[in-house]
Amino acid sequence: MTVNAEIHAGGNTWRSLPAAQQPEWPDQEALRDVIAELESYPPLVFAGECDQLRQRLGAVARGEAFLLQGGDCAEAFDAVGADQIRNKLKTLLQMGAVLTYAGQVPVVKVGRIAGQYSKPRSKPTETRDGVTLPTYRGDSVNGFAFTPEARTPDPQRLKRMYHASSATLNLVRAFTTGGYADLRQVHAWNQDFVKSSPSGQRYEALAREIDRALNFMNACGTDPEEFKTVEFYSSHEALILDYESALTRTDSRTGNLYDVSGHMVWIGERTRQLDGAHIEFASRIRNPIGVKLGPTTTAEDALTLIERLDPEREPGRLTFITRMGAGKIRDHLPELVEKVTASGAQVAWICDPMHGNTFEAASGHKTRRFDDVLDEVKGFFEVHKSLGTHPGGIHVELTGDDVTECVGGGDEIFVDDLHQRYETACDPRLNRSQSLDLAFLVAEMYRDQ
Ligand SMILES: O=C[C@H](O)[C@H](O)COP(=O)(O)O
Ligand SMILES: C=C(OP(=O)(O)O)C(=O)O
Repeated sequence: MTVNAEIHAGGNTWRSLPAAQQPEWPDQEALRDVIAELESYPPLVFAGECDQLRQRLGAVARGEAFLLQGGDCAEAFDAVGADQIRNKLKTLLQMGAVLTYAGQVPVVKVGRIAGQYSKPRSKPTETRDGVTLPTYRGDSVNGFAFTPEARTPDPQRLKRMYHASSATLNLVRAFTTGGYADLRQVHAWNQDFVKSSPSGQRYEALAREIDRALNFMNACGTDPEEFKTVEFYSSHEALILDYESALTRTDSRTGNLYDVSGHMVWIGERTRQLDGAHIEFASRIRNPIGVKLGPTTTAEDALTLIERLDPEREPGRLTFITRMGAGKIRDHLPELVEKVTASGAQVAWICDPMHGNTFEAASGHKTRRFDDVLDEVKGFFEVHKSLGTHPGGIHVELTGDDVTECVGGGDEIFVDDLHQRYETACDPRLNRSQSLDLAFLVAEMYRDQ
């Protein structure tokens, strides 16, 4: 085996370990063909960009910056359109502007975008009217329609995921570097339905202040080029390991392995088994890694994850994304933060206030209360304040569209409204106005900190 072949094999060491939440592909030969084809495709991101994000996350871990990570619960192939992508980006840019200006902190912007096509599920099957079919696992695996054809896992979908991610990333790069993300566009990002909402009006006032600040800096001779582009990174859950490892490549500069399907990947709550395939895979790649930590996580689990994923204790390498639930975070988070801090590791602590706060409304819709989301973030800030550690950021499921999936918010959505525009393929997302509300409230919390 040549050195390179050995290193590449490093991306496949997970294969001998139990891998949770993998689809049961009916045709293994078809899967092998797809993997071989994916292996021949060009990278979606460059290793150097992953390194740059790792440095930015290092600043988050050191308490010098704040991470805003957000996007769809599950991206869908039929939503790879200019409007949807622009709306999501616009929401994140607006939230970023609010957090930077009102929170007075540099914001690292990372989308749950261009690869977030795979979902871990609580149950392997779904039953409707006495008919049982495989559960929907994301567009990368099967279709949402409740038919045997749609629900049968089809490996050709992994190629569609690659192409959908590629098209999305291409447009995101064009938007973020081609003028759309210019800070002078802060008003333009608000020119639609959201403008008339309470958060849209609050945003408009903030945008005017940003304008004045930019004019002042302009008058002082600051180079206006500096505000024309924005750094924006992609991330998704590294769930389907056949896909992730097919897109794992050796960096010609360093000989290290990178998963070039996205800048940052995370391991979910359901797949973070210490002796499982996902952690093994993540331990082999140099991308910045996130791990979701739910309420059952012990301090020992967290310390072992650090040992496995960040043995060099490199700030920015490992991000712990806690998702405890509003009622649990104040009890469960302190011990984790205390013991990890005492170990000398410098991880970034991020709050996902979505996944511990899901419930089913009487109408059958999965939903979340905006107030619970907010309360979990509050608890996160309180814990970090009491321990003198840094609340490093938020990880949210959101969309730029005017959906009715989560209840509450300044432009209140009621339980009875849920059916109106309930469009998610999996979990409920904050809509644009709720996302802006959250950004303003988090900015206040950050400033108070
Ligand atoms: O997004 C997270 C999970 O995939 C989702 O919460 C699982 O939902 P389920 O419990 O309906 O399977
Ligand atoms: C599945 C997800 O979250 P968790 O692993 O925290 O349940 C997710 O973020 O899409």
